[in-house]
Amino acid sequence: MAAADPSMPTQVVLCLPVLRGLNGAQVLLGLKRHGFGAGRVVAPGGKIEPGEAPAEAAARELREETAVMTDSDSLEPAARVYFRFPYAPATDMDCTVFLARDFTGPAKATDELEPAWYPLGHLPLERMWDDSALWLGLLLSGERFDAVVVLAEDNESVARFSKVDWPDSKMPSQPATNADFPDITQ
Ligand SMILES: Nc1[nH]c(=O)nc2c1ncn2[C@H]1C[C@H](O)[C@@H](COP(=O)(O)OP(=O)(O)OP(=O)(O)O)O1
Repeated sequence: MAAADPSMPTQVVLCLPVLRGLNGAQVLLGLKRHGFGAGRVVAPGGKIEPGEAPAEAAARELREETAVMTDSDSLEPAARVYFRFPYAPATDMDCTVFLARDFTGPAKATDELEPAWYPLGHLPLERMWDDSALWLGLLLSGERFDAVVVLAEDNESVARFSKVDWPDSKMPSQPATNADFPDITQ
């Protein structure tokens, strides 16, 4: 496997376990303890390793960060979010977001994340990335889309957000993960 091209956006994943209970649906998020976005509440996730499929990376990151186990084949691709940091271009990321409806094990705190379940109507948006307010609720309400988030000079607030609903997505750069989306685009 060739080494990643440093001029290309980093390929990352997020994995959102969703639980349907008597009191409605909840989603597993967590306080990030280290690394990029530390101090924010985020979805479990991280970088795709060389040779790894996006869904495999999502299942691995979920396990490593929360101890929750899921089969990568059961994950539902739900969105691609292209994070662009014009004032820190080395930080650009192409992110594939998966929903996990089939998983086992209680969520446990790890060195990476302090996980907690949140009702869908009560996401801790004030403690998350600003852009989460623009795309996370849509995704959890059932929309499937590609979106571009352009960060402002502070690399935190949102300068621009645009969403393209599937199946008419015509993203400027086609990610290597297209093959993961056949069901949704039909
Ligand atoms: N604007 C943004 N909004 C958001 O909701 N998530 C973002 C984001 N920009 C980046 N992310 C997410 C995507 C990705 O899952 C994560 C960064 O990847 P990592 O967790 O792998 O970073 P780390 O610096 O912790 O990496 P390691 O050194 O591998 O631990 O941040």
